[in-house]
Amino acid sequence: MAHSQISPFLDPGTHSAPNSLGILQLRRDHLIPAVLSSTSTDTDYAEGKVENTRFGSFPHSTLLNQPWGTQIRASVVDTGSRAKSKKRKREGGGDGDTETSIKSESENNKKVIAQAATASSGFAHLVPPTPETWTLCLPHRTQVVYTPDYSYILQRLRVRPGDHIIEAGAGSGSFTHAAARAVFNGLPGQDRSTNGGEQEIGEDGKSAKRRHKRHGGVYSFEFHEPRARQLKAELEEHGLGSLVTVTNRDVYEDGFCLDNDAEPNADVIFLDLPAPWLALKHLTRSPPSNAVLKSVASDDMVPDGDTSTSTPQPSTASKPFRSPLNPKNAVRICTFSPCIEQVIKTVSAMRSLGWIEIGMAEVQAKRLEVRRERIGLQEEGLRGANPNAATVQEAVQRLRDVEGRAKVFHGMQKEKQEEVMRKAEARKRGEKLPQEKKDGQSKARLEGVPPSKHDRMERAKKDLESRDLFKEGRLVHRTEPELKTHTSYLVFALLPREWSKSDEEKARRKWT
Ligand SMILES: C[S@@+](CC[C@H](N)C(=O)[O-])C[C@H]1O[C@@H](n2cnc3c(N)ncnc32)[C@H](O)[C@@H]1O
Repeated sequence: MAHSQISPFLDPGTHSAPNSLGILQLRRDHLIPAVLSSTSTDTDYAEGKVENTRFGSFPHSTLLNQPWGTQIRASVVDTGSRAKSKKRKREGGGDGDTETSIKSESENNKKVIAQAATASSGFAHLVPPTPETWTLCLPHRTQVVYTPDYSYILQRLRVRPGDHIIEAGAGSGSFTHAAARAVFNGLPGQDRSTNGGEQEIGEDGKSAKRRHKRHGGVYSFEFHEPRARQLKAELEEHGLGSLVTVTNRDVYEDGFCLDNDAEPNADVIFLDLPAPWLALKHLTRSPPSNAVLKSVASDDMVPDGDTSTSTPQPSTASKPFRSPLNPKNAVRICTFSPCIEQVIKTVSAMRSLGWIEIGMAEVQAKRLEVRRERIGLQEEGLRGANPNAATVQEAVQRLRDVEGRAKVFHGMQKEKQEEVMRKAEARKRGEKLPQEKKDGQSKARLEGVPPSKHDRMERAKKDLESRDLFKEGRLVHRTEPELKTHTSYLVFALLPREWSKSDEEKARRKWT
């Protein structure tokens, strides 16, 4: 995606656009991401690029330039030509066929994308990409931070547009996308006014000089090289490349300062690491003393929460000290841990390093389903309702009906048996049998008998025509059992800005 184009995560516009991410929503929690392209012939389908799902096939040509939220009907795609083209490729593999294969390749490039025909069934909704939808469909490279957690984390950290966030490890980039949206306040060089209308008042209260707007930024660190590379590519594709700086780095060892001008200058920190306490020594305003360093570097209980990477050991080599924190602001931190042992270790390291207001929270999100519940015998045979008796009266009446019908049935059975025996005896005696009365008697007997199940269901269907189902039933709420998340103990803390002698002096001059 070109840098000049704003990311669909920040401003999706009203319609889906070419070369931009769109999300196909098949069911509430089943989403498929796709970078939409109407012209790509790099596909075996005559219809161009196609998303194949269990609810049908969706050529990109049917997804492009659609208002977000549109219900898109599935298409019949030409799988025949796909098979043929595959066969051609297979056959063209040998040396003798090189010429044919080059020819078919150039023909392929010139291929005109066929118009898609609507299928008789199947549909999906086209929704814009957001951090929330992306979290539900991103390619998982690690465990990810889910929406209930990151929404809580970002609000507790008071993340605002213009803030700088340090994030480690970046993993699959779930938190990264949410953080990028939270800090976004325009891209450098693309603001209507470069100074953002802000003014800085001089110390004497008179001189006022304009300053440049501080743009928000996310500084993501990831130890695993392929994950870092993949995340970088993904962010570029999503138009977030200029907002997020991804660095492949072991933060326990090398900290958070960058070599170029893009210093984090962080206001907010989020650590999702197997041993967050080992990174804390790099998040100070001045170099920690040796005694403190020794106490926080202990890794005697490094947990095996992340088995995909071995936990790097802290280095003892001394480097010139640089702080990645914003010296002008108090800095807020959150660490994400799956077990309480990690929390204990992190909290004690925070205490040693001067963090204050330390606290822990556990997010136990539940999703509530709110619906109308219809219960009663009148619901028999209808969809979306509970057809059991709603009251004792209904239950007793149903029992009476069942017993009443059983009594009549057994009476009729007995009569039939007696009739058969009478006939057999008459035959033995050689008597002439009287003409049979067909069903007349039994029909007469059934009159006044409670209705059968079939009759009741027919009546319920008929009654349905005059019922307002949306208003009926009790309004109830239930917690849904499955919510994508995992145990998360969140430790929050605050590091006040440093108060130097000169600050004290300034304050004295100003206020006395
Ligand atoms: C649970 S994942 C993070 C998931 C991420 N927060 C998300 O929402 O997708 C933890 C990541 O930390 C990385 N990691 C582990 N040790 C690290 C270190 N010393 N420096 C940087 N990253 C590290 C791992 O490679 C892994 O990708």
